[in-house]
Amino acid sequence: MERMESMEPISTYYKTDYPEIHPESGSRETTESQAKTPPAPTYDEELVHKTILVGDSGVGKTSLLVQFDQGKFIPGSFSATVGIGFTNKVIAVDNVNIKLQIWDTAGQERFRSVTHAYYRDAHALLLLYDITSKSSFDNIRAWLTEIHEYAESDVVIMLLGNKADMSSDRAIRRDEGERLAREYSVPFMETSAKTGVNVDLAFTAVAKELKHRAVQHPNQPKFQIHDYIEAQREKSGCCSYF
Ligand SMILES: Nc1nc2c(ncn2[C@@H]2O[C@H](COP(=O)(O)OP(=O)(O)OP(=O)(O)O)[C@@H](O)[C@H]2O)c(=O)[nH]1
Repeated sequence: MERMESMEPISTYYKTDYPEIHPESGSRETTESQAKTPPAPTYDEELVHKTILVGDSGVGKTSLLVQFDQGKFIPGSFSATVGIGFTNKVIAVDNVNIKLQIWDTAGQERFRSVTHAYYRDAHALLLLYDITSKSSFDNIRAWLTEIHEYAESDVVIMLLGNKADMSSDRAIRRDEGERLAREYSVPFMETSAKTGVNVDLAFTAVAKELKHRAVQHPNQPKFQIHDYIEAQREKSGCCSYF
């Protein structure tokens, strides 16, 4: 299995801007409720949302992307990522197709200046640590500092504690991850690129948040990503062994 080492250019259909929202022209005889509530803006399915995986080397960024993209885990198959490469994925959310362009970055320090350059036009960042590695968890604060320095202030950030299947080697309790996420007001979940636990949920939650932001209607309640994640977790009962 080849690992993703590609240095492909950003795809030609990549757009950094959200669509312009044009209120649909309504009939002349506008009812009172229509007058009060402008029609909900539609989502532009041509939008491509740049989503970047970041975190220390070895936390499982490539494995997480391969699990999400191909639904499989190939143990120990990936040598450290060199540079940066992307995979395009389409996720169906609420009957619309959300295009994610997911970038897998190299966690090694020597590639840091390369990856910083990609933060600026990122719409979402998935920040990973390894639940069996205290240093990868301790470095999350430094990663968040870098993100705040180089990324746009409204970038969607999600913290993921990966390798949740390795509970016997756990170095970071789940509540420690939750506490850190609360401190930075970012959503959090534990994932396993090996078993696939929460992998789809992590990307779907990000896609939902991006969609809602793109069509945010002033009169509609804001999408609550935390509540969505909690509800999905309860529904699946996936995480009782954490
Ligand atoms: N048990 C277990 N092993 C994992 C998991 N995710 C990744 N691994 C293993 O951890 C090692 C590192 O995984 P990678 O996906 O290469 O990590 P990375 O973050 O992309 O590393 P860099 O490319 O160096 O930044 C590999 O041996 C994977 O098989 C997981 O969820 N569970």
